[in-house]
Amino acid sequence: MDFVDTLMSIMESGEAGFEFDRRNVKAVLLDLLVAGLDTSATAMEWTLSEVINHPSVTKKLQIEIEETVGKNQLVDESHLPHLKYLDYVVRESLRLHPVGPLLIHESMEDCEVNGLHIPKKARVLVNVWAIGRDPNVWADPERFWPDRFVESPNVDLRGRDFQLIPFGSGRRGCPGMQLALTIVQLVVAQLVHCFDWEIPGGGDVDMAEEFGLVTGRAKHLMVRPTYRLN
Ligand code: HEM
Repeated sequence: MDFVDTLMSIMESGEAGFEFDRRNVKAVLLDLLVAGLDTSATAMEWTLSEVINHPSVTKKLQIEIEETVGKNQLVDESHLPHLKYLDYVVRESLRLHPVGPLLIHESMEDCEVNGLHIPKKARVLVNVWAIGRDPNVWADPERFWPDRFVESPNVDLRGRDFQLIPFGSGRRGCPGMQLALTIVQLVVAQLVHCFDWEIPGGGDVDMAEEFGLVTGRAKHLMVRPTYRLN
């Protein structure tokens, strides 16, 4: 049973309790593809860009993976819970580069937040990008520094700690978060474990952003891999 089978069986059983036909199944699948592909790929690209720009981070990550996985095999999902530094690297990357920089919500009723009156039906934009770089919350906010989480390992990105909400928070937060974190961590770990990376012609990776609903790199990531496993 995969996800499509599950949706089809709900449709055929009539158990949904609301209208749920083939069009709805297709819409849910399209929703997942639109919400899940570009976001995850962009997060991987930003993370790899930051790692390549910080050779000491690359080294530390490679050592962690070598100690856990070994140089004679690939990383798989079962290794991820043991790769703590990898977790910090991905968290730090999503802090600086939340691929969805603005959360777009609408208030359901009149309310007050921090003394601000928000009328019913107001469009509310939450600037996740700015929160991740707020100097009142983050020491040296512009610096890519995964070790900051050694000091505060419990600052989590799953929506409980409002200084780090790349997946949003609450009931409209990202339902694909666990899948996204697994995929981003796995691909980044694999790329760093299997290859050394260099920038043709030297220098740093250009970190300019192209603003959009999903904010990715302005320029393609052009880097050269060299295989490093036994
Ligand atoms: C690194 C990857 C991803 C990031 C950073 C991300 C981030 C987000 C954010 C910020 C939101 C809006 C939350 C809010 O407004 O409070 C969202 C919504 C959503 N995401 Fe993700 N996402 C990622 C991957 C995925 C994946 C892999 C899937 C599914 C396979 C997915 C499915 C969705 C869906 C369906 C929504 C809409 C939820 C709703 O409106 O109730 N996302 N995501």
